[in-house]
Amino acid sequence: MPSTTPPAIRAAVLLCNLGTPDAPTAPALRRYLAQFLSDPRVVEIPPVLWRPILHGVILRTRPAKSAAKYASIWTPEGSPLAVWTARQAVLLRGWLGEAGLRTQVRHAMRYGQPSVASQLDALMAEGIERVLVLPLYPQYSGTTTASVADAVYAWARRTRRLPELRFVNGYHDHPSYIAALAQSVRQHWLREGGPADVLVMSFHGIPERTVRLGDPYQRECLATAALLGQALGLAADRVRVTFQSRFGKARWLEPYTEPTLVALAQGGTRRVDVMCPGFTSDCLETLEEINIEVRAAFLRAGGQEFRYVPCLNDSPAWIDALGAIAQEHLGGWEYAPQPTTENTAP
Ligand SMILES: C=CC1=C(C)c2cc3[nH]c(cc4nc(cc5[nH]c(cc1n2)c(C)c5CCC(=O)O)C(CCC(=O)O)=C4C)c(C)c3C=C
Ligand SMILES: [Fe+2]
Ligand SMILES: [Fe+2]
Repeated sequence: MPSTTPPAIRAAVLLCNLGTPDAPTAPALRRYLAQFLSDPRVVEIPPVLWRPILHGVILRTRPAKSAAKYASIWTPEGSPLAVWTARQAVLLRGWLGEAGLRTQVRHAMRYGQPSVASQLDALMAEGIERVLVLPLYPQYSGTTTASVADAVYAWARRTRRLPELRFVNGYHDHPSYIAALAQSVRQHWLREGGPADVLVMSFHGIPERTVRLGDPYQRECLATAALLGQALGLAADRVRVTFQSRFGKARWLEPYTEPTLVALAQGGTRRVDVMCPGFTSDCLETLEEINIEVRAAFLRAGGQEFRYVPCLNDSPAWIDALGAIAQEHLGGWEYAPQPTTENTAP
């Protein structure tokens, strides 16, 4: 009698996102921001100078202000970033299963919960031997992508029996990611009755100095924007690429999002479509900063219609893209059940 038991699942995808506070409260924000802003990948200031500023100033004032912002976008299920990321992991597992790849999928957060270490421990307990780390950042940056790798390596340093590891560094120009973005804009245009005067693509900023030191992030954001503009058939004067979420006093990547939208309104642009292609899930930075604060600034400056395009979230085209990207990197690892004369015999 041939055996029909499928082989055990031995490979996994670990989807990694930034992380988010556990609650929209000042104490939860203080814990989250303390971990996030102590990461030397994120703040490249020598710790002897930075620690007194972080603990003496920022963690005394910012948590309450940020908590109020989080409260304005919190859902009954929790922080949007956490909800979308968990859902993407479930859907990706289903996608890989349907593609015949017997692969576990878990998600982890670089800051907060579930931590990268706890999810790697859980995968080891499940008997996983090979892990593909897939950060949910399409554009590579040392501040985000490399920081995920740091967390994996920190776990590895204190772990006796390691899995085989692979990392996805980015996919800013992957055709399936660009197609998912283009489809989200076309669906938005269908809902809205056509394109606005200008499409603004707002990416999270990073310090200019980080780019000068060799970070490819800005170049990759601009490449994503160019490919998306082409996919949508938009002339260059109908698109603006901007950078948001400046933190601190240093110069960050320009042009900044809010002043650009104010200038557009003042210059007579009445209707804008605004999207955030570098964010794969809606989160504080998209739902509050863009869709509440920047919207208000545009309308105050005389703009008539501010039309926000939701992030990729759980859209089928995005899950297809994640599946295609994972599949390409899983090559040879997936333990797909191979039909053999033994297990296909009647
Ligand atoms: C999409 C890529 C991101 C890059 C690059 C990035 C760099 C970066 N961020 C900060 C500071 C903050 N970012 C904050 C929130 C936040 N950042 C990203 C993504 C990137 N950050 C996301 C998805 C979010 C939202 C998280 C959520 O819970 O919804 C915050 C916290 C919020 C606040 O208090 O305002 C800070 C602070 C720096 C300094 C940086 C690069 C140097
Ligand atoms: Fe950020
Ligand atoms: Fe922000």
